[in-house]
Amino acid sequence: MIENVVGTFELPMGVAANFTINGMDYIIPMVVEEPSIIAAASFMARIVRGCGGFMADVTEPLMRAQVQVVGLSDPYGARLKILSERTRIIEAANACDKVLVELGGGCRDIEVHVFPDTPGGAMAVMHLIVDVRDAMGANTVNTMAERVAPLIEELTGGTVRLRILSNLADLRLARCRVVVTPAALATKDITGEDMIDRMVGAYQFAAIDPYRAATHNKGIMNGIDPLIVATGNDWRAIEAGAHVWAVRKGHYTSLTTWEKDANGCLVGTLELPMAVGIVGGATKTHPLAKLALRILNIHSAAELARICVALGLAQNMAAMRALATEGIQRGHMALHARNIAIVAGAAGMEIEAVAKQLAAAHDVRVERARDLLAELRGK
Ligand SMILES: CC(C)(COP(=O)([O-])OP(=O)([O-])OC[C@H]1O[C@@H](n2cnc3c(N)ncnc32)[C@H](O)[C@@H]1OP(=O)([O-])[O-])[C@@H](O)C(=O)NCCC(=O)NCCSC(=O)C[C@@](C)(O)CC(=O)[O-]
Ligand SMILES: NC(=O)C1=CN([C@@H]2O[C@H](COP(=O)(O)OP(=O)(O)OC[C@H]3O[C@@H](n4cnc5c(N)ncnc54)[C@H](OP(=O)(O)O)[C@@H]3O)[C@@H](O)[C@H]2O)C=CC1
Repeated sequence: MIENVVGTFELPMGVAANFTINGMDYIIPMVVEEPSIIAAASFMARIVRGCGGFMADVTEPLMRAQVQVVGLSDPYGARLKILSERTRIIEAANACDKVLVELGGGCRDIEVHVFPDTPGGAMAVMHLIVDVRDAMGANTVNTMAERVAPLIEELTGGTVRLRILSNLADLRLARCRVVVTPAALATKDITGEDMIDRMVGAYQFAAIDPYRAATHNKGIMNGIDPLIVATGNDWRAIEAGAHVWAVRKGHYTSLTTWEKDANGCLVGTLELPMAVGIVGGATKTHPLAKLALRILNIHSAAELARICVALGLAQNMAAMRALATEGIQRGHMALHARNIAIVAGAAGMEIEAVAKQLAAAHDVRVERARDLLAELRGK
């Protein structure tokens, strides 16, 4: 799959439980090195299931490819020349990928964006808007962008330079919503109403402060990235799209929203670009990616995108719930205890034994793990 290979690097693959999305139940494979993520997602999914589950939808799978044209004295004139040949350009793009067109996809439209004053002179950037069906679509749209470049030069008299997709997949959005009752969130110490107020307050912090928003959004990606990796998708592309989406209002902010509805229920939403595929890239070459798709039992990229946003929302809900109450460390460190035991030198059956004692005493430190290990070995 890649160059200069010297081995493979394994990561744990787990499954998140309890997810009901649009009335369908899913077991979700997740590949990640960080403890507590899968437990947290499964915990929240169980609460959400009791309130009707996650409601998710997606837009059409439209990707953008950019064709940059430089050396223009009249960029606005060039724009109109390109737009007047819209049909010809779309036909030229679609001639590259008969399979995609037969599947109902293909180039749908074009846009031209003008940048009249760059340090290098005027620039026009044509976008091919391509329905990539069940693929992530990067290779597909890149091929189209390269193929139409000579035609764009002929039409404008300019020089085409870059021809590449945009990872700001703003026409390919996935959205998810949850409504959770106060009763479902109540604990023995905290009422559901209080919990909701605390969680909405945690969101408001992320909405206004980019230092907090970066961490809040990292928590959302804690849920999404492991499924992207498990299914052989391109997690750099998903991360790039998510973070530019987080700044679309002019300042970096939360990718989720959390509010209280008229019935006092917690309402959470997540919307973000989701360029994922179930064909193409590594999805069909990595045997575990193929297995992940079988575990999910899904048959379209749209379904995968819906599951991604449900996971992201669940993960964010878990982190906010923990942060707004007892803090993240108790739950997280208890599950991190196995790593600490291994660092202290535990092996085999010793790992679980040492980790259990560390977690039970809420004292998850390497030094303590070494002491426990010495005791266990009778030293
Ligand atoms: C970790 C827990 C769930 C422990 O939660 P807990 O209440 O300490 O422990 P528990 O064992 O009683 O588990 C509670 C429930 O979780 C479920 N559960 C528990 N484990 C599993 C499992 N393996 N599979 C399926 N379900 C599981 C299970 O349903 C259980 O209920 P029960 O029926 O036993 O009463 C909780 O403390 C939690 O949600 N913490 C948040 C953890 C988290 O967000 N981790 C991400 C890493 S931190 C980070 O990187 C992001 C962050 C936090 O910075 C983002 C941000 O700042 O916004
Ligand atoms: N900036 C970025 O994000 C970049 C990412 N990449 C990489 O590109 C890869 C993804 O590209 P992608 O175009 O998805 O991969 P592929 O080119 O491997 O697969 C897409 C192709 O699969 C065929 N296909 C078969 N069935 C379907 C279907 N149901 N829906 C859609 N297409 C179908 C199509 O035509 P046909 O059979 O004719 O091939 C289509 O062109 C990833 O590995 C990514 O890392 C590459 C460059 C840049």
